[in-house]
Amino acid sequence: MSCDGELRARIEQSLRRAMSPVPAELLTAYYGYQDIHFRRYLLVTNFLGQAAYLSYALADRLVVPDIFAASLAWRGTYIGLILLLTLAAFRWCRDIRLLDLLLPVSILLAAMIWFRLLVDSNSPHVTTYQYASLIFIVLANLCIQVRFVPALLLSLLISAVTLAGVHRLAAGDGMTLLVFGLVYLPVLFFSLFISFSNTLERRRIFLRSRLDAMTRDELAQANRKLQTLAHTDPLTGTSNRRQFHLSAERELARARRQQEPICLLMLDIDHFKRINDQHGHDAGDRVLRELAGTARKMLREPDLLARFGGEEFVALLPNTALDSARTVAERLRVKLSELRIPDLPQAPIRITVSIGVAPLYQFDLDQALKEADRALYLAKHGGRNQVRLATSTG
Ligand SMILES: Nc1nc2c(ncn2[C@@H]2O[C@H](COP(=O)(O)OP(=O)(O)OP(=O)(O)O)[C@@H](O)[C@H]2O)c(=O)[nH]1
Repeated sequence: MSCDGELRARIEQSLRRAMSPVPAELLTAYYGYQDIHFRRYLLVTNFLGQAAYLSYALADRLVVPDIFAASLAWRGTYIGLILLLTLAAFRWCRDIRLLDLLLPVSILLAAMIWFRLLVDSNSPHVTTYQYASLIFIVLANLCIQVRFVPALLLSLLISAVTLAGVHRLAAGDGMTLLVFGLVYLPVLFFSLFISFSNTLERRRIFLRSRLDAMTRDELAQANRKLQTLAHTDPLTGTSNRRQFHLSAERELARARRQQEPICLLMLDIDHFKRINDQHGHDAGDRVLRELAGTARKMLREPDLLARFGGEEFVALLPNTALDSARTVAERLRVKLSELRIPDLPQAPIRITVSIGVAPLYQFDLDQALKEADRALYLAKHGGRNQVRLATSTG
């Protein structure tokens, strides 16, 4: 199985598992993905959490007025510092796992400060007011997106601070503590469940997106292969007739725009039927491959060689005048006649070719092909193993 295939199998297996763990080799990509999608979200939730914490000073003013001044001072100082920390963290920290935990950590500190303030209050409403601390655990868990386990540990710390604070405020009143605990625990579990579901869903979305991307890549690759197959002759690896037409039309248009000469060679193996008959079809195929390879090497980079069908090839020679095209064709004819294609145990196969040459710039493509074909016919009837120019060129 290919590397991509193995990775795909691991991703699919991971998606089937309850916790959908991200495969180790994708962890960096996973955190990068979460960074792209959640950095801004986490920044906003941090700001909102801080704004909410500061706004609770107004509630302090109404419910616990005796500690309002201290509350305002503590909340203001705390928010000032945590705001700076948040801005610095989101400016410089590249690790989304740390940014994900910034809000729960700041909530832990906020809870400690708030319960410390409440202890100093003599307000009769403190027992009721302490239920507002539920917001700490709710906010800390609802905003977690990336990793559940560290969030769980921080939740337990926040819960410890909250329950210790309530215990201290209850001053030995077991019923107050019990009722708070009964209200608190479902909120804790519910918010933990949301945090767990969010992080699990993030992993699944990431893994599915990787599978989608792999499928898209595979399709694009298959498409490219199909394109190549659709335009290539499978035996010789040269362009096929269809590709030749597409490229030739393009080259012809370019040559006309730039007023450059362009020529066409039509090449046919002489008595190829005999080769097939004497040496077999496989040997005939080998001849076609050798011919294509040799011709390809002899032509220039911009020249286009295509198998037109059977034992017939065409070559398009951009920026080539008729005289030069005739020279190229002649060189090709000689070179191909020197080929020795091994065919053990019999003697090597030798071939000759006939070539018709036509200028393309005087005609459209179909006309030029007809002209080259006519020149090729003349070469065949003139005794084969020769180059002929299209008659209408004079
Ligand atoms: N081995 C092989 N033979 C092919 C292929 N395509 C066409 N041919 C053979 O090429 C031969 C062409 O024969 P003809 O058209 O009679 O031409 P020729 O024998 O080359 O004679 P002239 O062109 O007149 O010199 C036929 O026997 C075809 O079967 C191919 O892909 N592989």
